[in-house]
Amino acid sequence: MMKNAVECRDVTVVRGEREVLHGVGFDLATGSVTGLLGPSGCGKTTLIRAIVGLQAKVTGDVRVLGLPAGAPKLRGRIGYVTQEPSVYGDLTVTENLRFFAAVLGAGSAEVGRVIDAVDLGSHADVRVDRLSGGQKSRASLAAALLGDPDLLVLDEPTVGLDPVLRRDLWQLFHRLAGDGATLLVSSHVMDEASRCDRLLLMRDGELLADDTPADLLAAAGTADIEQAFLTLIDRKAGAR
Ligand SMILES: Nc1ncnc2c1ncn2[C@@H]1O[C@H](COP(=O)(O)OP(=O)(O)OP(=O)(O)O)[C@@H](O)[C@H]1O
Repeated sequence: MMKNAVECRDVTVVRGEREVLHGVGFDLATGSVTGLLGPSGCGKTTLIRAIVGLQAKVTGDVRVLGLPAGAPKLRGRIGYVTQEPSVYGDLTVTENLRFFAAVLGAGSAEVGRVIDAVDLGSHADVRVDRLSGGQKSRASLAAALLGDPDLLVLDEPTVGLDPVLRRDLWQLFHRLAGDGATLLVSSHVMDEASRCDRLLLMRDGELLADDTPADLLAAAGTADIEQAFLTLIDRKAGAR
């Protein structure tokens, strides 16, 4: 098994006329759950798009499962959930997943498995446009779980979910990691940070920290991730 599922070195991205990522570097260890945290607009989605191979104007090195990001062989090995639901509103949950399973060449037994994994069994036969926001995002997550991807990249998967569902989803993320998958989960909710094995803190297109939650808190001398984030920003400003 590869030590790192993702290796980024000096990754820079230009969007429009502006450089929005400025030389970011980090590794994601195989079988870990990493949180990608930072304020709105700091570049989380751009970094995610670079990893899944969808972002234009990327320089530097992005290697995913030992291959350059975007390599055709990575298709089917990465599950990506965007902030927008990626399922069809006029199909039921089951119909959506049967369709995506057929596209991926995943067996039909997979459909029941992923519906159970995201706890949508009671809504399997409901049209997606009649689901709540949280249920829709779980349907998108189920689609990303088809075919047992080695890397799961989830852009704000817990937005709009109640605390019980959020806890259940984080338990699912850790179960998947325990089975060998690598997860990158973005959030701008700092209280989710403690649920991660490792944290990447971003601000203004730069990585402020790449550490375990415990070491980050210890280094900042606080018990609160939000406070640690502010301390790092102040230290950085002081160092300029
Ligand atoms: N299509 C685009 N053209 C030009 N600039 C863009 C484009 N999309 C995003 N940007 C800019 O790139 C920067 C990073 O955006 P990105 O979507 O990666 O941030 P984010 O951290 O994911 O934000 P959020 O948490 O709100 O989703 C922002 O300053 C944004 O204005």
